[in-house]
Amino acid sequence: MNTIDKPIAARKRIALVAHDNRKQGLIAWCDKHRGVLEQHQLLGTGTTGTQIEASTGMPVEKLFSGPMGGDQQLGAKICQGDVDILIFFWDPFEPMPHDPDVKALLRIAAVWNIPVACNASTADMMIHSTLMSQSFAREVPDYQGYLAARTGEITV
Ligand SMILES: O=C(CO)COP(=O)(O)O
Repeated sequence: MNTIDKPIAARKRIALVAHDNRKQGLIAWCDKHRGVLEQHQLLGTGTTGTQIEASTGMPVEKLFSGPMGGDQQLGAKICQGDVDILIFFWDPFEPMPHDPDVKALLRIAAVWNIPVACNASTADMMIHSTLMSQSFAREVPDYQGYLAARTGEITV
């Protein structure tokens, strides 16, 4: 797969998601890092976003709840370039009815090369990165090239 450069802007769109057993952990993490998070734009799946907003007072754009399609909505936004960072405290101890959606979300985040944190220590390292406050280069799949090659518009 060929890639192109697509920078992530200084003001980032940060997706926040947690399974039920990890929600308190994510809320505590958001509270701890409120000073940085307030400088960015937050979105999240339905229940997670609602609880973070209620608990911290920070505005969070709320998608559908995960089991009702929220993970898939988030995946679509990542494909469209509308999400820059994913912080997803998924539960390693409980199977979920929507496990295929969870896997799909993590896969699409890998495809589009966005930073992903699945636990507090990774999220801590991410939030303390100097790149949080500046634009940085990121390689993404060359979708137009991929499509053109598949539809026979270019020969390789
Ligand atoms: O299930 C989720 C992620 O897979 C999160 O959904 P809620 O934020 O609605 O609980």
